[in-house]
Parts: sequence; structure tokens; C-alpha cells
Amino acid sequence: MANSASINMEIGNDGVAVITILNPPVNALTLSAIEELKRCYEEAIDSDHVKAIVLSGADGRFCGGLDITVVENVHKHGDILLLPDASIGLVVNKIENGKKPSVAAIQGFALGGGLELAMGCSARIATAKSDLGLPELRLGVIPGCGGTQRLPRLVGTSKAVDMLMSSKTITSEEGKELGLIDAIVSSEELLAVARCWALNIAEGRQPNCNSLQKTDKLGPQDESLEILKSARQRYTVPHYRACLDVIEEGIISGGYSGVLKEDKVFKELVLSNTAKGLLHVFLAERATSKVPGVTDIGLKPRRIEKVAVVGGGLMGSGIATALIISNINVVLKEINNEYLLKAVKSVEANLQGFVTRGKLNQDKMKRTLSLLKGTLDYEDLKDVDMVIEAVNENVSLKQSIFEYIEKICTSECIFASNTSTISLDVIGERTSSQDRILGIHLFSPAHLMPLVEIVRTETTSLQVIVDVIKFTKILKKVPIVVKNCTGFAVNRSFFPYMQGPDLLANLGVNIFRIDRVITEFGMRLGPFQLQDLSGYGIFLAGVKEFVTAFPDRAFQSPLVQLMVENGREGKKNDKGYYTYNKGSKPEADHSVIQIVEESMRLTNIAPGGKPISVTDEEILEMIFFPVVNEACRVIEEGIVIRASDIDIASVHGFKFPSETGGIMFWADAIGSEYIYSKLKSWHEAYGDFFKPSIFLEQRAAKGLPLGGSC
Ligand SMILES: C[C@@H](O)CC(=O)SCCNC(=O)CCNC(=O)[C@H](O)C(C)(C)COP(=O)(O)OP(=O)(O)OC[C@H]1O[C@@H](n2cnc3c(N)ncnc32)[C@H](O)[C@@H]1OP(=O)(O)O
Repeated sequence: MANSASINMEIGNDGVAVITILNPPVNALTLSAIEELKRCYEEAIDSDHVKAIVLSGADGRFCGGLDITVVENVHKHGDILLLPDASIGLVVNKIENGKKPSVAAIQGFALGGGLELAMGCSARIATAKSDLGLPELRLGVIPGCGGTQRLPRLVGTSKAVDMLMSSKTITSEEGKELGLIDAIVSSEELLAVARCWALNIAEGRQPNCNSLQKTDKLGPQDESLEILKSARQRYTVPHYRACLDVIEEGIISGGYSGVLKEDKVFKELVLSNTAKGLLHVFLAERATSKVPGVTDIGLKPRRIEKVAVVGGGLMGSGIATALIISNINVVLKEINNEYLLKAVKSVEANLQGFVTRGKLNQDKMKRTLSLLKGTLDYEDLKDVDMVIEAVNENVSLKQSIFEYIEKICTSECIFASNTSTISLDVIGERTSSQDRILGIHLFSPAHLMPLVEIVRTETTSLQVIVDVIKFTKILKKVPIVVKNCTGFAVNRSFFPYMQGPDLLANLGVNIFRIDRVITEFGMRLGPFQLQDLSGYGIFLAGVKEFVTAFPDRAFQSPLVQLMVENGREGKKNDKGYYTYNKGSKPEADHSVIQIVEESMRLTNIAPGGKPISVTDEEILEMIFFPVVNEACRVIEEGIVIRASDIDIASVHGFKFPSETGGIMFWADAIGSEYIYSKLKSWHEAYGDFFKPSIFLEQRAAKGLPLGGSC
């Protein structure tokens, strides 16, 4: 029997060969695993003792798809010949058209290439609540083992397009309803039922389903083509369009023709910059919770089951929502009944949002809300495992809260602040609990935004850091462990993004052109529309904070103040750089140009008072290179553990286009020398806002990347 590190085959007395994928933690398909699978199939098919085959996964999981290290290796060498021949060589020739039928025994998850192997089988048996999906588009590619052809033939074109375009999984129960799964059984009976099913097919008692030949679920060709045409209007990203084209090829020319086209397109996309960027984000996201000297020394995270949130405003109610939706008991502390009632209503509204989006049903909403207890009395905090303070950014108020909870709570209770601006050392200075104080900086809306900064001080204990990393993962958040500084990692790195656009405006660059360039790059909003929506008060407070902290390189513009003085408060009064009318898109208000010209006169930074001439590319660079530059300082000061944490901060904190791989990965694609040279020239022309950091200068001088892999 062919056995290797990643594939195991056992031939039973019943004549069934059980082939098991064994590659923890997700049974991913390495090159050797794919070759071993082919060998096992050849051996089973040639063996007189084998009547049928069951394909399974070890340790309660089926298969998480192609091992991404295979794709990483292709990126490293730039050689698509390093990709395995799995689609034709394994799925078509061995599994689907092999002389002996295969049945997939699915548990846990079958994703990407994992689900594609299963769809090549004659039938699929699954345990309850297994996750099934083809998330390849999330990685910048398309399925490469026939998924674009077999999925539509098993679940119908419309559902297949939804699954592929969203990269979302379905459960085995939904799969059963759709026809993707043939039976759902308990984990104890999974193998036995799969064996029996395989023998029934081998001996003609059950049909041998070849999904590539199935057409009944596809429906009339014109209907399928119409579904694809409609999807093309919604999905314009190139690899999404390519996926739709491949599906269409199969609908028009047959499944096998579709498989051939899919193989060609998959190999073209694997080497795309988008695939490189999205794979980097996938790996960088998983690297953020690895803290050398903290998470690798054997500390076991302690359970955090009951949490107090002090302050039920926008952030506090959002945090409380994020906690109860993750099945954590919450005590929400407010100072009076009016505020407490308002806070609870905010939590209810947040949960209702989940119901509206189909992520929660009413029963689950009621059960979730039952985890929330409101109180005005600190005594109710005495048995919580953690307190998250989320009151206004008032030092004295925060200090008194920490002083109080130290008296009330247990000696093991973790004290966290959601502060985004105040030093944690200052917040905790009236206590003697510095070892269990840290920041948990969530981004608003806290129940929706995935990013959280875990802010450790010099005295935060390693155990507390390990506890809180685990806690954020339970909340399904992406944690970044950072050190104390103004703005921590995310807001600090991106503070130039708040000032650069104003600086360009004061150099005479049209503000609506700036917004166009930035949105065309892939940001959801241009910086001026973002100012309108986030509110000028928040904008001015943010700028003030960084001007105070980094006066040497801050650019102060009177523009926003002038806007306010001219009765413009952004979305708040529907008049900002744009006008906001109910039911219609924001419209650029060109009358604000005279306010910009007033600001230009006051700052007088435009050479000769005349607008500078720049290309769209230079606008993009003048906006984001200062962000890269500040991020270099964040790295240099050790605020983050690794540069790729800033990539994740940019993608999840500022919606920097994920297909770029994040701000540092994007910068490295451009090159440190080029970035340094541009910043140096702008520094000479326009001042210290563009002054290159030492880290950037040194890396550029040596031709070294700024980020590097995670
Ligand atoms: C042939 C073509 O169709 C192409 C493909 O198949 S492309 C690959 C398609 N598959 C996926 O996109 C699945 C990606 N993985 C996930 O969605 C999740 O990891 C999971 C649902 C499988 C498991 O989630 P969870 O239990 O939360 O665990 P983590 O995400 O934290 O992952 C645990 C570690 O496993 C590593 N890992 C996950 N998927 C893969 C993979 N496909 N190849 C190699 N390694 C994988 C992940 O990086 C984590 O590693 P770490 O060292 O523990 O950080």
C-alpha cells in the first residue's frame, strides 16, 4: 500500500480502498501529496482487491485546497511549470474517469482544490455543518481543478456564480439541498456510509454520477448565459471576469473544454500581481498573531468568558455587540439610566443590522442579547475576566475608572482601554496593576471592522498579551500587537494621508482630481469626500493630535477651518466639498474652489503662488509615499513586530486595496530607491512633510525592500 507523509491508503476486506489526505493543519495539497494521490489511485485501480475508493481527510477535516506554499514557490521562481497537473492528471483521469468509482467522505471543510477533488468523485458524503467553498478568487486566481465546471453542473449556474464571486462557503446542509452533497451523516458513521455508497455504485445499485457530464442543473443555455452577462455587470475586477468567461466556455463548448480553458487561465492568473498581493495578505493576516518571545514560549491563553465594557457610546456599544455576538457575557456600565438605555438600544440596532444582512435570525438575536447586562453599579464588575474602558478621551476620567476597577475586580482581571490617543502608562498611573493593563484599540464600527490593535506597554505581562490575542481571535478579529506611541501603528502610519491631500490642495492641485485619482487607485472614497463623511471635527482633532506629536513634519492647513467658517460641515450639514442630497450621489461642489484659493493664499506654499503641474501618477505618489515614509518610522521604532503587520493595518484599517498586498508590499513593488528619490525632491521643494525617514534612506541606499515577507 502506497503510504507517505501526506497520503495514506488502506484497502479493506470489503474491497474499498480508503485514501486519506494527511497534512496538518488543513490537509492542504502539496506537490508530493498530489503525486501520491495519483499513485494511490493507480494502485487502487490496478488492484484486483479493490472494487471502489473512498477519498477522505485526516483529523476531522477533508482538505483546505492547494497548499499555498506551492503558489508561493511559483511566485518566487516565476515559473508556472512548478504547478502540479492536478486538474487533468488527477481529477479527470484518475478520480472521475478511473475504472473504479470514488466517493468523498467530507468533514470539517472541503475548500478550493479540496472541494474540486470531491466534485470529481461519483458522490459526496459529509458530516453536518461542514464548510464547502471555492475561495480562489479571494487569492487572485480562479479554481484550477475543474471547480468552474463541476460546481455549476452540481448546484446550478446561478448558485455557482454566487459562490465563486463571493468566495463564501456553504454548509453541507445547504449543499445537500442544492445537490452538491448526497448524504449527511454523523462523523462516527461517515467512513462506513461512504464505503457502502462506493460499493453500491461499483456494483450498480446506485448511479455513478460524472458531474462534468451533468447538464440537468445547468438549465437552458440562454438562461445560463444571461446569468453570466448580468454577473459581468456587477463584477469588473479582471480575474472575476476571467472566471465568468471560463464558466461560459464550458456552458457553450462542454465541461471538458471548460476544464482546459480553466487550466490555461488559472496558470495565467497565478503569476499576476493581484495573486501575489492577495496571497501576501492571506499569509500576513495569519502572521500578525505570532509574537516572538510571547506566543512561542508555551504560555496557554486563559479563558475570557465575562467582560465589562465601561462606556456605552458609539465605540462601547459596538464593542459590546462584538462580544455578545461571539457568545461572551457582557456587563455594560454606564453612568445613568438614560445613557444606559441608549447604549442597549445601540447594541440592539447593531444586532438588527446583522439580522437584516441575513447573518443572524431573530431567535439567535434574542439569545445573543440575553448575554448583555446593563448596570450603573461598579459592584457588578467584580467577577469579570476583563474590563474594556471605552469612555471619552479624557485622561482624568480614564484614570479614575482604572483606579476604581482595581479596587472592585479580581487580581487576575485584565484592564484594557480602547483609547486611540492617550498613553496607557498615563491611563494606569493611579493603579499598581501595570502588568495587566494594555490597549485594545478597535476601529469603528467595532462590531464590523476586523482590525484590532493590541497595545502593549513595557510592563504588560506576556500572559495578558497571549490571553488577549486569543480573545481577539474568538471575536474573529485580526489582531496586530503594537507598542505605545501616538496613533499606535494604523493612525500613526496613515496620519500623512490626512494632511497630504490638503497640502496638494494648497499647492493648487484640484481637490476633485485628487479624489478621482485616489478612488481610481482603489480606495473606496477620495480623501476630501472622506473628510466630509468622517466629520470635520474628527478630522481637525486627528490632525491636532499629530501636529502636537510630530510638529517637525506636520503640515497645517487652514482649509478645513475656512470650510467651517463658510458654513460647510461636510455630510453633517450636507454641504462640504460635495453636496449631499437624499437619494442621489454626492456631487462635487465647485464653489468651494474659492475657499481652497483662500487657503492657498494663506499658506503661500505654491511656488510663485501658481498651481503646480503634476500627473495623476504623481498625485498618487505624493499622497501615499508620505504614508510609506511614516510607516518606515513605525517599523524603525519597533512599534510593530513586522512590516507586513502594516500591510494588514492598511488593508483592514484604511481599506487600502488588498490586491496590492498592502501599503508596504505595494511600496516594495515600486522600490525603496524610487520612493526615497521622490520624497527627497519634494522635501527640497515643499518642506519637511516629505522629509525621508532614516529607515527609508538606509534601505534605499542598500537597495533593500521596506517590507519583506512575513
Ligand atoms: C487548485 C486551485 O483550485 C487552487 C486552490 O485550491 S487555492 C487554495 C484554496 N484554499 C483556500 O483558499 C483555503 C485557505 N484557508 C482557509 O480558508 C483557512 O485556513 C481554513 C478555513 C482552511 C482554516 O481556517 P482556520 O481554522 O481559521 O485556520 P487558519 O486560517 O488560521 O489556518 C491555520 C494554518 O493553516 C494554514 N493554511 C490554511 N490554508 C492553507 C492552504 N491552502 N495551504 C497551506 N496552508 C494553509 C494557515 O496559513 C495557517 O498556518 P499557520 O502557520 O498556523 O499560520
